[in-house]
Amino acid sequence: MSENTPMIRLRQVCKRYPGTAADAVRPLDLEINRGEFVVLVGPSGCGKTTTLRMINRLVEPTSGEIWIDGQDVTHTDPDEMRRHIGYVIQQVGLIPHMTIAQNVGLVPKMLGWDKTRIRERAEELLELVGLEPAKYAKRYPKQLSGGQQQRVGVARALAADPPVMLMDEPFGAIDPVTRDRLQREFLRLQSQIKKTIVFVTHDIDEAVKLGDRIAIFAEGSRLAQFATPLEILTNPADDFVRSFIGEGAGLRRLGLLRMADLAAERSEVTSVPGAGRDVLEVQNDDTVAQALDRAMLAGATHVVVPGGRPVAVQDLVMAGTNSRTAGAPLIGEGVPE
Ligand SMILES: Nc1ncnc2c1ncn2[C@@H]1O[C@H](COP(=O)(O)OP(=O)(O)OP(=O)(O)O)[C@@H](O)[C@H]1O
Repeated sequence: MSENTPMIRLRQVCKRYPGTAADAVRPLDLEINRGEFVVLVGPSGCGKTTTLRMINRLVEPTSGEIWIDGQDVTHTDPDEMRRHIGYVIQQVGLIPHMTIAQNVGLVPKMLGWDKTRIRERAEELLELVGLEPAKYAKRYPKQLSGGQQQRVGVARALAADPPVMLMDEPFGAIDPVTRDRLQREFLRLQSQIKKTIVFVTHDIDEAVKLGDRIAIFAEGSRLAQFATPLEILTNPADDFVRSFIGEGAGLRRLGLLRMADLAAERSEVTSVPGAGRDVLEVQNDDTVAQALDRAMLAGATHVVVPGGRPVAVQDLVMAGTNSRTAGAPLIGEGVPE
């Protein structure tokens, strides 16, 4: 398939559960690109899980079409299809009487791989998710912590190297500190494996941290906005999105914007630093939040990226506002003469 064919395409997909009066998911169109990490987020009951499960046909759509990698899979054999789509859920679902290695090797075994290949793949995957095989391969699920079990769940979903991974609140039941670590580890892992990922959460912070794009669902599975985290935080599509992203939007923007983004948008600012100012050097890759944090720790009044012009700390703060209009510079003032 051409690089431009969406990896997942939902066309007018709709679900009405038997015996219910309303659609759990009403006709929905969604296109997800190859290698993209898309997060479905929204209030409880808005149809996120139903949408996710229609992609691997754990829930059969009432109408509409599902396309994967350019093929209409709406009516293909669902068991066969599921072997090529990784699936990770909150309750992990490891089989208690099987060792960790056997759990990870479940799908390869179903696919008829030989024993040596299954063992090697399980070891490779345990390494990949940060569990030393010599220590963990022969253990049983109950001998692992919740966070470790969740990593095994990810390894198991990756076992047959599926191009698509579906993840339903995988970190939902994990304490906040471990959760933060798993999120960061998972982002690093994704930068290596580049799967097409659809990830369900009801936590907007998790969505902003992980998603290349976020699909915000409102009540009754209305797709309120489907855009990058920065776009959503900068230009919420409507009042529902505005209230869903809540009060921390400005701070979240600072955590997403990079110093390089500011430099690109500051072409109209021409002033230079005055003498004796405390100017702290930061990097283009640093987020504005990181630059601010360092400037405050250092007591600096300005920050500068290599080869760039100094930016006042208050201008960094203003970058969090979403009052930017087309054509206006992101930051109002440069450094006074
Ligand atoms: N098996 C089912 N039979 C009948 N109705 C269902 C079934 N599963 C889900 N629903 C209903 O469909 C709607 C969407 O549910 P779904 O689980 O997809 O929402 P969700 O956004 O994932 O919610 P949550 O964040 O609470 O998990 C809800 O109104 C729910 O009650």
